[in-house]
Amino acid sequence: MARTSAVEMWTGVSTVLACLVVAWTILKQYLPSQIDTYIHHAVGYIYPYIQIKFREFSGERLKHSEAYAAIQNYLMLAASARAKRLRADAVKDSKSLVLTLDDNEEIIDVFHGVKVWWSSSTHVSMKNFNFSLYPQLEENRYFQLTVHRNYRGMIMEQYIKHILDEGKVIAVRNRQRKLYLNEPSSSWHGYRSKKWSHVVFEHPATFETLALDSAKKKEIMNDLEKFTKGKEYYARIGKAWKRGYLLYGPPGTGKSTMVAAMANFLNYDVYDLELTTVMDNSELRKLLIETSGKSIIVIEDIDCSLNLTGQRKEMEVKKDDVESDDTAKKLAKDNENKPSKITLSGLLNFLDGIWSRRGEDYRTTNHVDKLDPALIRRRRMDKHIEMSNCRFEAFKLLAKNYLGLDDAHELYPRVRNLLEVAEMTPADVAEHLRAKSTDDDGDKCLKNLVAALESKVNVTLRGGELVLKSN
Ligand SMILES: Nc1ncnc2c1ncn2[C@@H]1O[C@H](COP(=O)(O)OP(=O)(O)OP(=O)(O)O)[C@@H](O)[C@H]1O
Repeated sequence: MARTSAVEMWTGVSTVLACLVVAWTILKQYLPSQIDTYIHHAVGYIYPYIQIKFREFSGERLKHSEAYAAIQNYLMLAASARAKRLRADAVKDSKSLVLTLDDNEEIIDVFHGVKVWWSSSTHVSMKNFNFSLYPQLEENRYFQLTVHRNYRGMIMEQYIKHILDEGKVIAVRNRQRKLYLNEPSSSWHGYRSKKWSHVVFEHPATFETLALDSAKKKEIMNDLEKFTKGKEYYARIGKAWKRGYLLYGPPGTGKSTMVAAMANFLNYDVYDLELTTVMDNSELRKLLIETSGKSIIVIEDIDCSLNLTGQRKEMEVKKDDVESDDTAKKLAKDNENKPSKITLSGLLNFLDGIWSRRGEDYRTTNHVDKLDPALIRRRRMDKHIEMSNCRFEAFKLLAKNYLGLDDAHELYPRVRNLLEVAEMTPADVAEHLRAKSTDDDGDKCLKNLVAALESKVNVTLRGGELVLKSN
């Protein structure tokens, strides 16, 4: 009985409120605008807070708002720690569900000692105004920021920038990273055409697992860190915010593994650019324009991809040999047969940052001596990293990774001596250690490695000393 009367009472209250809203809307049309302004001032006097709404979809074409996404990420930590009611949203490109405030839930944030209130609500409206028995409703969520009007300037100038920046950083940390591969230009046209296809980037390599001299590793990590924090510096000196690395060394020394470790360290996407399928400079430009920031562009085996040095030499030959018809014809024919017509200057333009977006680019090569000097000048390749055969320090890390060996093993001195003379790549060493299938056959793996190393060198006794000589 009491329950029924409460329901009746609330029904009555809501009817009165609805009437008031309707009456106010009608009255407002007939009130002089000055009175309307007075009322607003009076409300402003009694209620000294300002409110700002950030809608999920904005603009005429209802685009997903970047500000909303950044605020959602920014509030995620505070919401999951303090809010009582949360909503879990699947957000595009995010590794996991994003927890956010549920409707009509509120949390407090404090910025430089100033308290602000965040709440989340949903605005429901008719999708179109056609009369229909089944009108379609459209939901648009929004976050509302409430703050005392005394702090208006600080909030507008600093706080909003702060949450947008922080939110973007969190988004980068949480995003599902991708490995992009360029499509040949024949598939760039038509329905759902694309220049890059992608898969989720899940390479597990990190600097911890990368077998490399520790001082070199530290130097590279510091360099990367400095680069990521250098946005303002690059802007100040008027240089594209990018950095070029040349990784060179024999096959199997870990160049691709290094790129993966760098991508994981920076939390960047990877664009694997296969130059042989890019027909000319214009195609190269179109591909690069479609890459996004926070990415590494890798040109693997640049020495094999294009005969860039050759092209330059041929051009020089052409200049000297203009008299010789036969030579000119031969060179023209050679050029026709070449699958890709990317020129040295096209590639250099990219390296100089004319077309490139911010990000990094890496070239890997097994033959540094084959590259044109113009291509690897320090200005274009900021850092040259030599990936070498396996040294003892690198071996110890591989043994730790694959065999779980932390302490020195009795075979270690032998391995150390052998590695100094036997040229073995980390990939080959890893191959022997990877053969471990049960817990106790680590020893067997090490012995196999020693045997393999010994077979690569001559062991001779000189004056009672064991001397190792490379084959
Ligand atoms: N420095 C290293 N640290 C850890 N693992 C390594 C290292 N070098 C090679 N490996 C192992 O060897 C495999 C092959 O190495 P990777 O492909 O990185 O060599 P690469 O120098 O890029 O070779 P290529 O020139 O043939 O492309 C890797 O999958 C990894 O398991």
